[in-house]
Amino acid sequence: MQNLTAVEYTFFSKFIRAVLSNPFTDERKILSDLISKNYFPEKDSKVHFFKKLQPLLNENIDKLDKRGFKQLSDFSGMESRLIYFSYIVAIYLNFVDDFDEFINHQSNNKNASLAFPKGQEILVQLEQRGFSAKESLRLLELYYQFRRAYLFLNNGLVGQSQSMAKLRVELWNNLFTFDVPNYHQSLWNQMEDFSLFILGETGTGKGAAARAIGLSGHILYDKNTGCFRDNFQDIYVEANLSQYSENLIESELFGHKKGAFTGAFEQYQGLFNQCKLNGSLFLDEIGDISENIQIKLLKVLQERVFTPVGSHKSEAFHGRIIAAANQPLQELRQNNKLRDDFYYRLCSDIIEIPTLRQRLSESSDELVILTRELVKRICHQEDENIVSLVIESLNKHVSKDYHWPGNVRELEQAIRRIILRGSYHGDTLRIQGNNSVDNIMQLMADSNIDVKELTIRYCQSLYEQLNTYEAVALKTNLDRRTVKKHVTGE
Ligand SMILES: Nc1ncnc2c1ncn2[C@@H]1O[C@H](COP(=O)(O)OP(=O)(O)OP(=O)(O)O)[C@@H](O)[C@H]1O
Repeated sequence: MQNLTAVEYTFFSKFIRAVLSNPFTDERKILSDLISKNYFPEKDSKVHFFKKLQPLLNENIDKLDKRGFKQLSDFSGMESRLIYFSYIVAIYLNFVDDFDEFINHQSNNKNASLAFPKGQEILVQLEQRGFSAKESLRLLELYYQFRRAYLFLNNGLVGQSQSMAKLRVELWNNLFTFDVPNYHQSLWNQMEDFSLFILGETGTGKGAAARAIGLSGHILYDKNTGCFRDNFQDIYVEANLSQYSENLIESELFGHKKGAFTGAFEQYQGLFNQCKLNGSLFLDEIGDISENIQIKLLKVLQERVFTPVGSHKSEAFHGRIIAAANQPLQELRQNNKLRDDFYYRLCSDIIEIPTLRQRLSESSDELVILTRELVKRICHQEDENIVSLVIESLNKHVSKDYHWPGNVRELEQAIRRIILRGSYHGDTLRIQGNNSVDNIMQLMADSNIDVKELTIRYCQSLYEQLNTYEAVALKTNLDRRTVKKHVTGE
């Protein structure tokens, strides 16, 4: 039984091919351009592809309705697959603005109500089209997750360079896999075992990427109350492991019982406990933890249980681990900073964040795009005058092949410096060899340096020669964390 005309079949096929592709891929762009060219020859690139196509999609579905084909069960074979996805997308598009409003409200207010009034209406529309009550519920949750992921990846990680485009594709796949229908059918609540390991130099945006993933997790909807179960800000927990001392880290991660050790006056909920069902726990600077803690984390990843300090009772962990390190993977593994067994548990997916210099070398627009976004965040509003001031100053004072050792974080501070002082000249400590032995000796000869500054300069000078924090730590007898603090100034 065939209900679609040849023209309709072609339209739905093209549309669904585009819709099912990763929204950040070239494939999506090529297919969207093709459809736009076919159906909208008058080019209007400002209007988003979906918004532009929505009336056309609805028009095609209306025509079918008028011919009496109103439900999934009215179609069969290949047609039913096309109509299945077309209904899903058409209903999604009817409510995109409501999702945006809801997400915006939740972003600005951690205690915002979790009620999503349009939820019931969406469920009714899906069920009217013949989706089961159970599938309708999952689709509503998927809509919400999709929209968050799209917004957080698109707006939270700006940049048009090739490597940023690739990064967004990889992050999207990390959330939904490369095959969304498969994710929707069977994986949506099975993602906890898919750990993610993010690599990249300091300040490249590992935390920003982890956050975008963490805020985009699946959230259940309660039909009876009309509420989503959590605010998305509560399903993401982050911890910088280098900030905890060896004897505190275990209790920070796993919590402790009252009286577990001297000073444990109250029971304490650790980070693993705070991480909710389908949530994510971001463990930053994973290369800085001891072997003992790695073994304990490995156990959680393997057995999905952890034991608070001083307790005999194991507790279940249902979240997903996102780990990050700013040392190159080879260095981490060769120097035994990361045990093999732990690494193999973490490496379901490894994503590398590009350096700022790579991004700048790939796209001449990258600096302006990033500056515009960072100025907006710093000034809490768009300000093209400041953007121009920053770009002019950087073009004048920072050489084209400047290394940007602090990456995006350095650019952020450079912008602040330019707003304050009118110029930024790069990381002068590194550029001008301020830490040369001669320079430091001169400061000592002039009695012009205190011990703290001397230690900092000495660490920086050694780091310029030896290139790793470990090597500097070995030479100075300081621990790696202290060395890193001295070298990066953070
Ligand atoms: N693509 C991007 N678009 C907008 N802002 C970005 C981007 N990448 C990074 N940032 C911003 O740069 C700053 C540094 O990023 P982040 O803290 O995520 O880096 P990191 O790699 O985790 O650093 P570290 O290794 O030192 O922890 C943050 O304010 C982040 O929001």
